[in-house]
Amino acid sequence: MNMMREWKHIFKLDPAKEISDQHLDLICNSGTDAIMIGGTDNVTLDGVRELLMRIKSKHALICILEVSTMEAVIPGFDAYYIPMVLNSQEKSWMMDIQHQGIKEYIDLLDYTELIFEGYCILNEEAKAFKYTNSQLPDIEDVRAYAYMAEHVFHLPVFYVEYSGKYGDPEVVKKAKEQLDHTLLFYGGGIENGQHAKEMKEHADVIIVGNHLYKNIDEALETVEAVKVK
Ligand SMILES: CC(C)=CCC/C(C)=C/CC/C(C)=C/CC/C(C)=C/CC/C(C)=C/CC/C(C)=C/CC/C(C)=C/COP(=O)(O)OP(=O)(O)O
Ligand SMILES: O=P(O)(O)OC[C@@H](O)CO
Ligand SMILES: [Mg+2]
Repeated sequence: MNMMREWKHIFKLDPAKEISDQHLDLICNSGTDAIMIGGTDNVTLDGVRELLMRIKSKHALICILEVSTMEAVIPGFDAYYIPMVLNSQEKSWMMDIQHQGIKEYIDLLDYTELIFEGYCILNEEAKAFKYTNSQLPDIEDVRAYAYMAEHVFHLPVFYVEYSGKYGDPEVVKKAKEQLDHTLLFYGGGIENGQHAKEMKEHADVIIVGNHLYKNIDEALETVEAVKVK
């Protein structure tokens, strides 16, 4: 948890997508604070294992598994991030799946390696939004979810998630104003340094995912953009 307080930038790699060795090296040498491996669908044990091995065999970089299915959890990561979808209309995505996972692994768990993330998903077109049957929150809902993440659930992370779409900086600003201790993660549609800078004005950490697979040079620029003040 303490290490996260220094972070500004994370690259999120989807184990269901192809990435060349050359691009993977560029990503790992970019100066990003951590690599997060995760996705909503087609996340397999083999896909996760292969990506982790490719990174860890060459790079001393923090590697996080963002768990979306228990079918694809392996040891060897520096930390395991567990989404809890606060704006899902089904309690299972917020509470029951996590409860089941803890019940199953309770005697093996090292709680210092587990980070629970309060997700608020704001893009109706995102796979994760549909998958978790989420309800589109307005800005006041987001403020209330941020408040709950910090003061009700005492979560280490509140994640404003626009996966696939560049979000509204005003929403991110309002969420940040509500938070003192819980870290604010922003992810969604960041495609260049300007986007990264704008969201980093409010978020503690920005996450860049899909653009790595579309325009690697622009995606890499997002690291420098948030590292220089
Ligand atoms: C051996 C070992 C180390 C054991 C430890 C095991 C462990 C980690 C135990 C933890 C116990 C526990 C609490 C388990 C529950 C885990 C679980 C299955 C949680 C459910 C998470 C959840 C709500 C998933 C729903 C989907 C979601 C919110 C995914 C987040 C990632 C995301 C939004 C990705 C973006 O989607 P993407 O697929 O990239 O979309 P595009 O393709 O459109 O870009
Ligand atoms: O893939 P993008 O749109 O960059 O979003 C990053 C991350 O928040 C997805 O979970
Ligand atoms: Mg993605």
